[in-house]
Amino acid sequence: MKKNIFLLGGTGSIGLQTLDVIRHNKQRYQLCTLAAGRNISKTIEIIDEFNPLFVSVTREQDARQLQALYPHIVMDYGEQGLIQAATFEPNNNYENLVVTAVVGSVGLVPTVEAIKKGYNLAIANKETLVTAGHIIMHLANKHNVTIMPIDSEHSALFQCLNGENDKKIKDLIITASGGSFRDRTREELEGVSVKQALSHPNWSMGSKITIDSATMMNKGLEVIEAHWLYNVPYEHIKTVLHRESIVHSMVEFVDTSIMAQLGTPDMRIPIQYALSYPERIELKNAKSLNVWELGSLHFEPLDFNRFPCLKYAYDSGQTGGTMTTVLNASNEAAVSLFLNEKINFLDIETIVYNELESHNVIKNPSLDDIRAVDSEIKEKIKTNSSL
Ligand SMILES: NC(=O)C1=CN([C@@H]2O[C@H](COP(=O)(O)OP(=O)(O)OC[C@H]3O[C@@H](n4cnc5c(N)ncnc54)[C@H](OP(=O)(O)O)[C@@H]3O)[C@@H](O)[C@H]2O)C=CC1
Ligand SMILES: CC(=O)[C@@H](O)[C@H](O)COP(=O)(O)O
Ligand SMILES: [Mn+2]
Repeated sequence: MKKNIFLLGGTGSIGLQTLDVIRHNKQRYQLCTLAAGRNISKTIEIIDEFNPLFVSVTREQDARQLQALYPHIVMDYGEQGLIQAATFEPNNNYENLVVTAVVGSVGLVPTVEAIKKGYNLAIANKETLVTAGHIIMHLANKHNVTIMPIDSEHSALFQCLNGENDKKIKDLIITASGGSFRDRTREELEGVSVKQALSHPNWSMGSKITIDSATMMNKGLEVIEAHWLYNVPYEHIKTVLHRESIVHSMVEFVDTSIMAQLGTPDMRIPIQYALSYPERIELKNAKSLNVWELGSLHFEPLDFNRFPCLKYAYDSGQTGGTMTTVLNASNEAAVSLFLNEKINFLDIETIVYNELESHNVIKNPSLDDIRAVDSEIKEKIKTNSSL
C-alpha cells in the first residue's frame, strides 16, 4: 500500500536524501507533511516539487511568508508546528510513516506524539533515543508502533539480525570510521579549526553529526541507540575502528557466527530500506560496491584514552536515568559553541565531562524530567560561555 511520509527535518542531509528516495518512487510514497527549520529557500523548492499537505518551519515570520505564497497549504511554526507535522491526519487510507530527520533533542516530543497517534517511525534522529530511549521503546510497544532505524550502523544491525531473537545475540559490533582526526594524537588536536573538523573522510552529513564523528561521541550515541533498539546490554555492544565505512556493522551470534552488512557509504540505502521495509526495492542512481577493486578491509581497536567521549557514553548508558540526557544535552550545547567558534575542539569533551560529573541522576525520568534537564544543561552551558 502507498505510504504517507511525514518528514521532520526535510531540508537537512537525511531529509534531502529521503526526498530523493520519494522522488524516484512516487507510486509508493507521497510527501504528506514537511517540517523544516530556517532554510526557507530550500523549503520553497521542496514545496514546489512535492506539494505537501502541511508545512512547518521554525520561525513565525517565515511561516507567514510561506502562507502568503501557498494559501492552500496548512502551515504552522515552532514546536507546535513540528508536533503537527508528526501527527497530521491526511484524508486518505495510505499507511503513515514519520521520518525523524531533525537534529538534536528537539525531535523528542514530536516523536512521542507520533507514537501516541499510532504512526510508524523511521528514526534518523538518534538524540531522541539517547535522551529518552526507555520512554520511546515503552510507548512504541504499547501503541504497536514499528521503529525502523535509518542510522547506517543500526540499519546494518537490523539487516544482520533479520528477525533473530535478541537471546541469540552474543555481541553487536558497531563500526566507526574514526572521523576527521582519526590519524591525529590528542596533542595534535589543540587548535584544530571548525573547517578541519567538518571534513569527514567518508560521509557527507550535517555539521553536528560530523563534529560528533570527530570526537567519537557519534559512536557513543550509537551504542546507546543500539542498546534501546535491540535490547542488548552495554557489555555486549562493541565498537571497532573501520576506516573504509564499508562494513556498516556486524552481529556475532551465540554460535560465534558473524553476520555483516556491507555497502558503499550512501545513506539512501538505509533510508530507502526503512521506507520500503519489509520489501527491498531497487535503489535508483546507486553505485554497486566493487569488492574486486576494494581488495582489503581494515579493523582496529578503539582506544578510550584517545576518544574519551566514547567512554563517557558507555558510562552514561550504564548509569541510565537522566545521565544520557546530560550526555546528549551537554554535547549538543558544546558542539554548537564549537561550530560558532566560541570554544576549542577539546573543550567539547571537557564540558561534557564536567556536566556528567556534577549531575544528580534522576532514575526512570518522565518526559517532563528529561525536558527540564535538557533545557537546564543547555542554558547553563550557553550562559557560562558568554560570561
Ligand atoms: N547525515 C547523515 O548522514 C546521518 C544523520 N543521522 C542523524 O540524523 C539527524 C539529522 O542529521 P543531518 O541530516 O545530518 O542534520 P542536518 O543538520 O543536515 O539537518 C537537520 C535538519 O533539522 C532541521 N532542524 C534543525 N533544528 C530544527 C528545529 N528546531 N525545528 C525544526 N527543524 C529543525 C534543519 O532545518 P533547516 O536546515 O531548515 O534549519 C534540517 O532540516 C541527526 O540526529 C543525525 O545524528 C544519522 C545517521 C547519518
Ligand atoms: C552515516 C552514518 O550513519 C553516520 O552516523 C556515520 O556512522 C558517521 O561516521 P562515523 O561516526 O563512523 O565516523
Ligand atoms: Mn551512524
